[in-house]
Amino acid sequence: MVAPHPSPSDMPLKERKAEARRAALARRKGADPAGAHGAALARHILSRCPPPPGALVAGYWPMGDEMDVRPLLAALAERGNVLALPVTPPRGQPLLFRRWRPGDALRPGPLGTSFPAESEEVRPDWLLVPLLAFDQAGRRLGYGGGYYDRTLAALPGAVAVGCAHAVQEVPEVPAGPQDARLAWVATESGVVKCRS
Ligand SMILES: Nc1nc2c(c(=O)[nH]1)N(C=O)[C@@H](CNc1ccc(C(=O)N[C@@H](CCC(=O)O)C(=O)O)cc1)CN2
Ligand SMILES: Nc1ncnc2c1ncn2[C@@H]1O[C@H](COP(=O)(O)OP(=O)(O)OP(=O)(O)O)[C@@H](O)[C@H]1O
Repeated sequence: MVAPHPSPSDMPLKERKAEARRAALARRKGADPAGAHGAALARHILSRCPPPPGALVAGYWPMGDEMDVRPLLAALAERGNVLALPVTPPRGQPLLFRRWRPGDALRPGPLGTSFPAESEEVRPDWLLVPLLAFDQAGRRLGYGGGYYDRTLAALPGAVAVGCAHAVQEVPEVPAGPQDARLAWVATESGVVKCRS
């Protein structure tokens, strides 16, 4: 007898994530040809789910086809929010965050990341989170380092806002119990409050 073809849900989670990652990278390619999504994302977040005035906001320095959060970071700095960017530690550890102001120097880090050269380490309470794919429940797929999962687990009470192009939405991201959920996902089309 021929074994039935395994359905996706029979595949180990690691393999399902690897496959979802390949598909997501392909779908994200050239998602913002006019470079207009970052400004639209900033408008939506500022009108629908702005961080509280005193919140310390962690952004990220965009790489490749990631959603550009720099217009939002500039607007938040103008509003008086203290900002930070992640520093990537060795695998297995949570991210560190260093204070950053628009215009401050950055240094190249692992995998094309850029991080603040010298500044104080801070604890964010509101985080803009990069991703490869998201779903309406706030599940997120990243590059596979597990960095944001460990980081959000270590920051209970912090608000995680996924930032993505609308084309990065999928019906269901393969996820396990260690995968941290997003509270909101913002795209150039609007924001979604994720089901809890
Ligand atoms: N813009 C942006 N910044 C970000 C993230 C992101 O997704 N986007 N991260 C989201 O998590 C963190 C960095 N994530 C990383 C995920 C994997 C590897 C990685 O696989 N590194 C290889 C070495 C690769 C190389 O140097 O060429 C390794 O550790 O083996 C590195 C960083 C923090 N900063
Ligand atoms: N809170 C955690 N504690 C310990 N290990 C974790 C935790 N979260 C994830 N991991 C481990 O990290 C590895 C990568 O996780 P995963 O594939 O979910 O990464 P990702 O969310 O796509 O990446 P990233 O967050 O860096 O963008 C897995 O082996 C996973 O078991």
